Amino acid sequence: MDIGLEYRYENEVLIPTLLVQIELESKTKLLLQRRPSCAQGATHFQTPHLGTRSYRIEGMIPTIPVRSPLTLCTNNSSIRPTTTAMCTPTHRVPHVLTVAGSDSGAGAGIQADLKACAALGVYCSTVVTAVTAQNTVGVQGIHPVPETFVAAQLRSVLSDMQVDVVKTGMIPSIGMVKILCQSLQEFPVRALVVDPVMVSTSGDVLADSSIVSVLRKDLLPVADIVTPNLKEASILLGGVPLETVAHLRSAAKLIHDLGPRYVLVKGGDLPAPFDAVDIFFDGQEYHELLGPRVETRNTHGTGCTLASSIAAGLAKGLSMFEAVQVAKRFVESALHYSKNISIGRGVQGPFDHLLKLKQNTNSFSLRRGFDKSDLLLYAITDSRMNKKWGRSMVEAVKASIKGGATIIQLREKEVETGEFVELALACKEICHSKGVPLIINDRVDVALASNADGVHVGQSDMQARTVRALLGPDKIIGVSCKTEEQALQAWNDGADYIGCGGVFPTSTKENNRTIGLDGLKAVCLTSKLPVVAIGGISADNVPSVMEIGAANLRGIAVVSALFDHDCIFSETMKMYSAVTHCRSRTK
Ligand SMILES: Nc1ncnc2c1ncn2[C@@H]1O[C@H](COP(=O)(O)OP(=O)(O)O)[C@@H](O)[C@H]1O
Ligand SMILES: Cc1ncc(COP(=O)(O)O)c(N)n1
Ligand SMILES: [Mg+2]
Repeated sequence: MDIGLEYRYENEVLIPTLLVQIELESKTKLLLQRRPSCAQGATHFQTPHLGTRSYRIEGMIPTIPVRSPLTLCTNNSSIRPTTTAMCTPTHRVPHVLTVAGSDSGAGAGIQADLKACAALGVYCSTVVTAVTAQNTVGVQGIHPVPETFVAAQLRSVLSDMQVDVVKTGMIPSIGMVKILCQSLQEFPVRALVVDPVMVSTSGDVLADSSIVSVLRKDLLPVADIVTPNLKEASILLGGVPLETVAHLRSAAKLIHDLGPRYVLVKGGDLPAPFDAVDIFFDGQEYHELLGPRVETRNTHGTGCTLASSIAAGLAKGLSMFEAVQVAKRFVESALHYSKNISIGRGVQGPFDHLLKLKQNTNSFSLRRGFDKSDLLLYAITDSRMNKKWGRSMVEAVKASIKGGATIIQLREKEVETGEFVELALACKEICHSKGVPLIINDRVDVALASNADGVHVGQSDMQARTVRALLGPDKIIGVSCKTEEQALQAWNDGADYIGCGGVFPTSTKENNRTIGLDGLKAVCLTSKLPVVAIGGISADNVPSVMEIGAANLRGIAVVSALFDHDCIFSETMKMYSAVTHCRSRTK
């Protein structure tokens, strides 16, 4: 290949990367990689190997994968310029290489990594470091693979396949750690995720203590993230007891001092009454990743799965923190989905990684998950307006979705519970037929009974953390917030979005303090969650709202602007075009 053009997704954007192979007189082949600074015209390479020669690529560098002629020119006769090569761009698939042990029970290790990557849409290649005989009772035997053969597997994969991220699990010998570090020097990858497997969730030792020093000295300093569980963190720190969240925080800091860019200390083994809390530390800030503890025996492989899911997220171009958050939710979802399956007779069973591949029609949000773009035009129903205009709730919901509403919130304050559930079921049917999520206002019981996609709570309603524990990780939870503190609390409680307002005075909701555009902007700039603005919003003032200059303001929530009119369809259309027009301008 003289000139190649590869395409890689980064943050959902396709980036072309030029690969140029130059053959020197000494027959050595040089492979240069470069992101063209522009989509067309020449781009230059400096080749440090040969001093300050430069090479010019001429021709149109396509920003989407198409065939295109490019010519490599050079002003130096000693390098044979290649002929014009037709570029056959390849579409890269995000790729994780797992370097780990095989688990005969297939709940953890290599098998867990393969399943997690498959579920998350990432290709996963494998280097087997050991074969273990294990099941739901524990580990009955470990057979390390000869170190030279681990080296051979590493070379086979890294020399041929474009690996984005390497994830390590069980590495049973010091020699293997050194071989891995050498391989990564010869074949650099974008990121290294180290799950320092020494003691499994089941409590079995998977690597003896002799390996600790080489992990600390050789592997951790080159790791982008290290993900010890409680026992492993304790071993890495010389055996200090770790029993509380505060202990996890100090352990994260001390492990970060050993060299990894990020640390995630996993709290799956925290004693009750702690939730499954993990501490993420980036060298400056601590983040508590909260999640309700799923009451299940099926937790075999949670650590492996978390680490390979993080690797998958990085391979897809997510930031480290985004990858960790998505991975945490994925493990939680899988545990929740699998909590009652029964495989094996031991104390710790495997869980089902492939839940997302099973089109579970009952749970829209499980299948698709929360998408913050759902917040673009948030329609909140109002029975009084339906009565005033002589229409049913079902008719109102149908018309608003037809007009462009992207999410529906059923808000009922007077209706009986049984009738509310019936109404929710009818509206859910309409919403799901159009791929629109249905949120229930305040009433968690109604949301559970109708298996709606989520709940929106106010400050005086049930706390989001409790709602999360009741609904599980796959439902959408929104919280009304007026202040920055409330927005941070919502994030800490595991909410998915916040509704912020009232932005303008409104008659729809009694004694509702107006916070204005400044109040909205202050909350948006603090919030770690996507925001939807609410309160007195109409087609006329949409631009002033959407253009406050906050990237995480994802849309507007409206009631009377849609429902206090004779024709909901046309009013919704009007709002939809107003908000999409602003959204396109502020992107
Ligand atoms: N019962 C559980 N409910 C919810 N999350 C859990 C549970 N057990 C473990 N986790 C989560 O699974 C991930 C792996 O943690 P842990 O099981 O402690 O690691 P390891 O499997 O390496 O021992 C963490 O995000 C942890 O919070
Ligand atoms: C081969 C192998 N690798 C890793 C683990 C850790 O399992 P867990 O993620 O449950 O701690 C395991 N049990 N077996
Ligand atoms: Mg575990």
